[in-house]
Amino acid sequence: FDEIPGRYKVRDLSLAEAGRHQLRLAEHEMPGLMALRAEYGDSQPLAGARIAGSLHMTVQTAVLIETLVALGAQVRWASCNIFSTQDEAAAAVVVGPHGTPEDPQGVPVFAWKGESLEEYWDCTEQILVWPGDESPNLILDDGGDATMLVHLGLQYERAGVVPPDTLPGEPDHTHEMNVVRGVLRRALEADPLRWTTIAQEIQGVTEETTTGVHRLYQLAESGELLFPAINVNDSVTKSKFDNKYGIRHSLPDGINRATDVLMGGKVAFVAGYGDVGKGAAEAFRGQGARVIVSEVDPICALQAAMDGYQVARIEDVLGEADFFITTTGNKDVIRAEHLVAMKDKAVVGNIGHFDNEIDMAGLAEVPGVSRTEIKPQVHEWTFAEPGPDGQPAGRSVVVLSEGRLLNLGNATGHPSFVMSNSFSNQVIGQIELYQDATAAAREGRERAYARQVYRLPKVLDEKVARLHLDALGVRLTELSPSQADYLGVPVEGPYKPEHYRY
Ligand SMILES: NC(=O)c1ccc[n+]([C@@H]2O[C@H](COP(=O)([O-])OP(=O)(O)OC[C@H]3O[C@@H](n4cnc5c(N)ncnc54)[C@H](O)[C@@H]3O)[C@@H](O)[C@H]2O)c1
Ligand SMILES: Nc1nccc2c1ncn2C[C@@H](O)[C@@H](O)C(=O)O
Repeated sequence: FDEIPGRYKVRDLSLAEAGRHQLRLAEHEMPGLMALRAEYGDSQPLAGARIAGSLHMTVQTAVLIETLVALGAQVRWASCNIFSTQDEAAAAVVVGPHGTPEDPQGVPVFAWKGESLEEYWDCTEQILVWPGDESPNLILDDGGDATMLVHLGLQYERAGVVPPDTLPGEPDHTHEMNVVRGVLRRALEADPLRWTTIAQEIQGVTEETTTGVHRLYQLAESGELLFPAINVNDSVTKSKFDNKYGIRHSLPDGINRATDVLMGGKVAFVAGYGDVGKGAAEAFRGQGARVIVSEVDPICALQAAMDGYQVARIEDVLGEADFFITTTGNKDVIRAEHLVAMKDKAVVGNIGHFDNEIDMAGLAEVPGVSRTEIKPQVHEWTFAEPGPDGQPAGRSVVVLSEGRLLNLGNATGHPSFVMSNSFSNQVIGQIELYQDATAAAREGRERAYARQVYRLPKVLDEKVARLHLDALGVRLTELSPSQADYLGVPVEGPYKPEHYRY
């Protein structure tokens, strides 16, 4: 590793030059971010912002980070997944556009591909605990781990409980939650008011993904949300693009890099037909696979059926499907009893945010099971016992990225152009929260944003779309004033009512 405690910890700074070339090419594919740098570069709307970022440390995220810095922010970054860092991107960000590996001039990053859970949570603490007496005043989150750490730390502080003692009714006595408690303990021992201080400084969080947004609404409903939150995921230009078209590109990328198993002519099972499931199913169909979908929601199930997919239960297809992919944001979707009944050499993976969609703990406890590492993030699990329906002893399944999101674990995630849409929403969201906080403080008034979860206004969503049209050669038609009157919309938009579903 290359590390200066408190400043950065990455795999190898000598990768910075290779990373810088990839960042430069990615900028060409991220017109939204580059347009925001041009629009706001002079006014520096994020001057004074101190952003703690917990989001997959990829080449695309590196361009996001350097956009936030170009708008005046100080930033510290960790990945939100132990396998999703691109080490060359992390190195390029630490070195910066004008630094060298010997004299880094960039942004503090604590991330590398293949972190342990202990290392992951240490990195997450590093972005929240700043050197000296500074604290972050914004969080940029993907999945909600950074937001959760602040909330849980404050709960322990307020209860006067120091881990490993646990809060009354504390859930999750998993290994990971015990790791989290270890981080909380160390922070509390160093400063008993650590989490109070951090929570007071933070003016808001922008949340990238469906699962993280789900956790924010739960905090808001229980009245525990400590600061305003912007739901970036549900900007139309994020979830109807990143979640769908991003997956359509990066799921096959992950499967190909991991296994090179032909998809054409095979049977692919996709659990979930939401934004991600739709992209996954289309990707498999594009490769010539026969796709079977499962759903719990009758509307999404009806959509899948009308899109021409068979909709079945996983139990119906265990002996038939060659690929099993979970996309639900739910837990316990593929369980041990499913895995032991699958075809020999079935490929199993998850593209939901967390690794609880496939019961990896249950798999490891199957009597007689053994694990072979084929290559990093590709493991063959062999069953010594015959299966429940006479499946032969010695059969195996191939599990990708240990059940963590495989498009980032076995590949490099979505391409730059689609992430430019998502991250333009992130930058706009960060500016919204920070400008509101600084204006309220300057004018001595209440903030416009309360401790609730908000979505960006449609006019900004449409702005993000506009920033990406030229690159695809789109020539937009203009409404005449009389047409606009006829539709009852402004000539310049917004063009749709809030309830419109795209
Ligand atoms: N890997 C990536 O790059 C990436 C990108 C975007 C989102 N995500 C994550 O993917 C997950 C899904 O995101 P989304 O935006 O599609 O959410 P979504 O809510 O639109 O879709 C999830 C679907 O799964 C269905 N579902 C829930 N439980 C199920 C079960 N047991 N069996 C079958 N279907 C079930 C739901 O009815 C829903 O339609 C989230 O965890 C999100 O954070 C990952
Ligand atoms: N290249 C990339 N860089 C950063 C993050 C990336 C990504 N590809 C997918 N995600 C995850 C996003 O889709 C995130 O928006 C999510 O919803 O999980």
